[in-house]
Amino acid sequence: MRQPCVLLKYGELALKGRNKHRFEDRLVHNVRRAMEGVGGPVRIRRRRGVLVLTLPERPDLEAQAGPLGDPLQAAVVARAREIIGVSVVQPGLRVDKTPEDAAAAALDLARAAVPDRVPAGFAVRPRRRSKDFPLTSEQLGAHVGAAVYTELGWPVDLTRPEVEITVEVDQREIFVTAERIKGLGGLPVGCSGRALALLSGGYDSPVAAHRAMRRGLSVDFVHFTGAPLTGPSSAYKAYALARRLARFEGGARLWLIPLGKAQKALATAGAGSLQVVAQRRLMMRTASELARRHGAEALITGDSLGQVSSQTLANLATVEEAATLPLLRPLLAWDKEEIMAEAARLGTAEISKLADEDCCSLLMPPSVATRTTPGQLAKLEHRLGEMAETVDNLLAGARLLPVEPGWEDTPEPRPLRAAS
Ligand SMILES: Nc1ncnc2c1ncn2[C@@H]1O[C@H](COP(=O)(O)OP(=O)(O)OP(=O)(O)O)[C@@H](O)[C@H]1O
Repeated sequence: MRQPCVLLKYGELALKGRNKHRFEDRLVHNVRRAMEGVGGPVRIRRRRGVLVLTLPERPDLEAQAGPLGDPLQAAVVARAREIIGVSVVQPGLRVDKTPEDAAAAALDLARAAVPDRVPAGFAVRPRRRSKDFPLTSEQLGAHVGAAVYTELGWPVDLTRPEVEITVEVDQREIFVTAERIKGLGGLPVGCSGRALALLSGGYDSPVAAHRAMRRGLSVDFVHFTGAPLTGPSSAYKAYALARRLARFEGGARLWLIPLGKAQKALATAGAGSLQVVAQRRLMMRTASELARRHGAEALITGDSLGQVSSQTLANLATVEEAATLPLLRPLLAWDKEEIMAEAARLGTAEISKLADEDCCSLLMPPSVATRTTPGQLAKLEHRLGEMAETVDNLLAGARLLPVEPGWEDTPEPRPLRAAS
């Protein structure tokens, strides 16, 4: 047996206590979804503290391209790097449970990891999850290390090795790897509950949604358009952003809600400098009701304190007062540069930068009130009539789009060695 595999390690800290099984089950579920349509059959095996993805044996490929030349393995690694909850991704080989097979796999993986030179140093890290093996961990490490040293002439460096070969003995097999790729970490999406993110076309809200996912929230999206006063460009943008983010969830839902008429009604009711805050409150009420109907327990926005005039402390409080669910603001204390850098890493920045007709730039007053109170806003809202009816009407116009993960946007699988 010599099977390409990818080991997924997850942070031990989060695994302590009674939550361990819930956490692991959710992670397995998410891994299964992420591997749908990856390009070949991938089997998920659960071992203690590690998930092992095994792929079909490809002796034909090994001959031409070495043990890590399998494009399916590269595609699996690319997706595994985007699964929240996975802290380390290690491509390698699953072999029979003998010291000889482990040493042969280690040699091939070492050659593939650094094919053209002698690295500064290597180390073998042995580990036995099963004690049913003829060698101790130290003996196994020495056996594999001697093979690499003798065959390849690589120097041993146990403290700061350039190449780290892991040899993990399990119940039925041995897993050997020569590469560790950092994963996203965090808690598996879905293990903390469900929330609804208010997704604009800007840079901030997609980053906020992703931060919430990293704490284990499963996230759906709602976007308010200026329709019928604006064209469809902001809806396309919201859909593209939701697709990009759905990769971290294995799928999501996006609701599009036309807000234009209600915005006009607010302006006609004399909102003046309160227009922007009044619109935000309407979004809060509508999103709260939508979330309630679809089982979400909190709302998420990309607000960051003081970033724009609608985000003063007073205005944030006035807007929040209209929400009937907890309002999470993961970016409250982030600087714009930090948000932009994260948006670039996530691949949402390139979508956010596209021009669109945003509902909030409609009916923009010449000046935005920075110190509003809920009382002021309540007076204005009273002129619109029954708020519950306004919200019902807005929800009646909502359109639901199921969002499949946009894997085609994933960068081409690179040689695994180059991934970091
Ligand atoms: N059209 C919209 N649809 C849904 N949510 C919105 C919309 N406009 C704003 N929001 C929500 O309100 C938050 C604050 O929006 P605002 O435009 O004031 O700030 P921003 O810092 O520019 O945010 P972003 O970069 O996310 O647009 C957004 O992060 C988003 O969560």
